Amino acid sequence: MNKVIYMDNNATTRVAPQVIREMLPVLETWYGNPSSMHGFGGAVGKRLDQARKQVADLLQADPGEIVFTSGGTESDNTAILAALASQPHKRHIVTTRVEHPAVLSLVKDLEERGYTVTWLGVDRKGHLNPDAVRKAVRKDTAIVSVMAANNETGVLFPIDKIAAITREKDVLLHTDAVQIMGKLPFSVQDIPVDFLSLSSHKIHGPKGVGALYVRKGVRFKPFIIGGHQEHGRRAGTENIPGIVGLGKACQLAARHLDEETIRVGKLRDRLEEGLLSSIDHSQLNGDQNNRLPNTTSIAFEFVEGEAILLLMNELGICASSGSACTSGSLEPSHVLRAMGIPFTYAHGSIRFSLSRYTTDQEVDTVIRELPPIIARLRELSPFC
Ligand SMILES: Cc1ncc(COP(=O)(O)O)c(C=O)c1O
Ligand code: FES
Repeated sequence: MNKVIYMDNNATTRVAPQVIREMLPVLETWYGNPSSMHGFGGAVGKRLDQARKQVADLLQADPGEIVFTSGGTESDNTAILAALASQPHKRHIVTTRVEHPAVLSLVKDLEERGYTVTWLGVDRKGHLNPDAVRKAVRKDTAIVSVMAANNETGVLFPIDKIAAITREKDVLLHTDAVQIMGKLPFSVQDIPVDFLSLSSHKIHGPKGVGALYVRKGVRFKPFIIGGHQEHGRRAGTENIPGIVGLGKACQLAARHLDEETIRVGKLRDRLEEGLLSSIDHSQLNGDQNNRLPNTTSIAFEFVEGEAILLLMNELGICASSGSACTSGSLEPSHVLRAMGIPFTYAHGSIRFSLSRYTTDQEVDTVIRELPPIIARLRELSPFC
């Protein structure tokens, strides 16, 4: 494979070499079952405990509040379904129109099955007004589920203000923190959410593993039922190599947090300014001043996102478009639609998401290569 310029880190990230080094011994040598009575299994149990502490430390949580799962999707599903199962008399859900499908599709399905849902919208910059949450919450609201940072635009939601409201109203709050983790600090001490989802493969850990934070004292019903693992909160023999990798990834994320916010933020800004200043009819999607430091979503009018991706792909540049064309629909992204981005812009939107491994040279290459690609496509465009 030729060298790639990887700017699709909100989709997934490179596994950090330190994470791989930590995982190898539990694949090669320490293969015991942590539930076994013998010392060989017990030694693996110690690694599980260590990983739980590493995850808890990143969130300033207690290790007992961490449940390992198969990833962000399972964490999101578990939080919402646990809140509904533990309060069967409450059948109202509050969420937003711009959630990841792991929440959006689940809640749509629950709506079809008879739950009532309040879908909160966002403004043109992608902001959510916390007052809308206050207005939406009712006596029969079982859970408010609002993401901390949007995966397509990087826009941050005011989870602190929303948590103050849900506390006051005594309603459970879940936040999908999959994208904010490792990019900006998030402490459950400062922001009293009840449930929080995170995913290993977005923070330079392996795929197929994640965690759900469940605040101490919050009533919980497991989603996956079977054995007694995870203190009865998630059945199934633990994915030990994955969990050990996630633990190490969390430890590294805490160490790299300042760097990710400052160095990666500067690279992202340079990329964004370089593209917006050299390409006419281009605009930023989302609020420039209130978003993740690694993400930029840029709309190029009169061109198709997929066409841009294909031509960038020929040069080894990996990014993503927010459109759903790949899934067989010609609808542009639900996030950009909720923001009211005009059709001609939404279709030509590209998300670049950087990481601690992104280099200055890579940013230079994209700033150099993209303007001629857009110009070429516009020559062919029937809209232009
Ligand atoms: C905001 C958000 N939530 C949830 C997920 C799903 O996480 P996973 O891929 O670990 O299931 C993602 C990943 O795309 C995401 O960006
Ligand atoms: S981006 Fe492909 S049809 Fe809209």
